[in-house]
Amino acid sequence: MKRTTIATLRALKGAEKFSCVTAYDATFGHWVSESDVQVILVGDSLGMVLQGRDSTVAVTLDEMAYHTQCVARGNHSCLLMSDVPFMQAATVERALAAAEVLMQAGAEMVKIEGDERLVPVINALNAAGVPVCVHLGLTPQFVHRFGGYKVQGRDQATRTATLSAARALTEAGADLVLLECVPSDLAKQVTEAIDVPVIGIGAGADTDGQILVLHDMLGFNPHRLARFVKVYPGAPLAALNAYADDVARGNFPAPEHQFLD
Ligand SMILES: Nc1nc(=O)c2c([nH]1)NC[C@@H]1CN(c3ccc(C(=O)N[C@@H](CCC(=O)O)C(=O)O)cc3)CN21
Ligand SMILES: CC(C)C(=O)C(=O)O
Ligand SMILES: [Mg+2]
Repeated sequence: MKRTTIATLRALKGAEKFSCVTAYDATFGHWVSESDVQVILVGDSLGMVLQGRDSTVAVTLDEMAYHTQCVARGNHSCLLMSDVPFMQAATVERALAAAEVLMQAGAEMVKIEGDERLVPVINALNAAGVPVCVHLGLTPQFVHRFGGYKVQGRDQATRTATLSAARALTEAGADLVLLECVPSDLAKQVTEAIDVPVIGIGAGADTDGQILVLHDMLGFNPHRLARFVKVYPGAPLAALNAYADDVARGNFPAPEHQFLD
């Protein structure tokens, strides 16, 4: 049985595309880990998908810890990553405390939304032995600063800042980068510029891995789907394997799932 680690993903960079999905409970943790998908994210998207909110801002650290424990009990093979929720990485001290809670709940890596200003946080987590994924581009916890869920990096200043942040944060010790809703050519540039694996959502076909929200890809989301979503109908295990196969073969994302300019 596969047992995905950061080393596995690093070895895949430049060779084979990998796939990731969210999960929030033990049952889906189990089915994802039975599938060919390599990474599970306990996403703070649970605030929208499970709690019915219109953003992720209200999700608490206690809620993230609870869902991480649930998923960890069902998972037996995927790399398990959990989101640090809103405000919990606003200072180095808070980030260390939040990472302690999530790692002790069963996460093997934490994901933090932000920009280049996260460098001191990444340094401190790295020194403490916490693997980190930095989430750049459209960071949903910043929805009220962005004024909506809008593609980021269409202007030159944001493009330069995103590339610079990816470089500085991996230099500081980030083990993965996740890019959300950026033009495909920017994601390609970032993926080629850094040594660590890059996961994309709405970031085109050239990142090292892809991620989707589980309920979106299974067709369980009753709301308007973002452009980057592809629905895989059918029972969960078959759907997850079809998605993983599509990613591995370069069939997903197709042009209609991307922001090409
Ligand atoms: N169910 C679900 N799926 C997700 O992918 C997701 C969540 N929830 N919650 C947290 C964030 C929010 N996300 C979102 C939400 C909406 C768009 C969206 O509507 N994007 C427009 C882009 C418009 C533009 O600037 O061109 C789109 O058409 O896809 C994108 C990401 C991604 N994440
Ligand atoms: C959309 C993904 C990347 C995420 O952060 C989440 O599900 O919370
Ligand atoms: Mg999230």
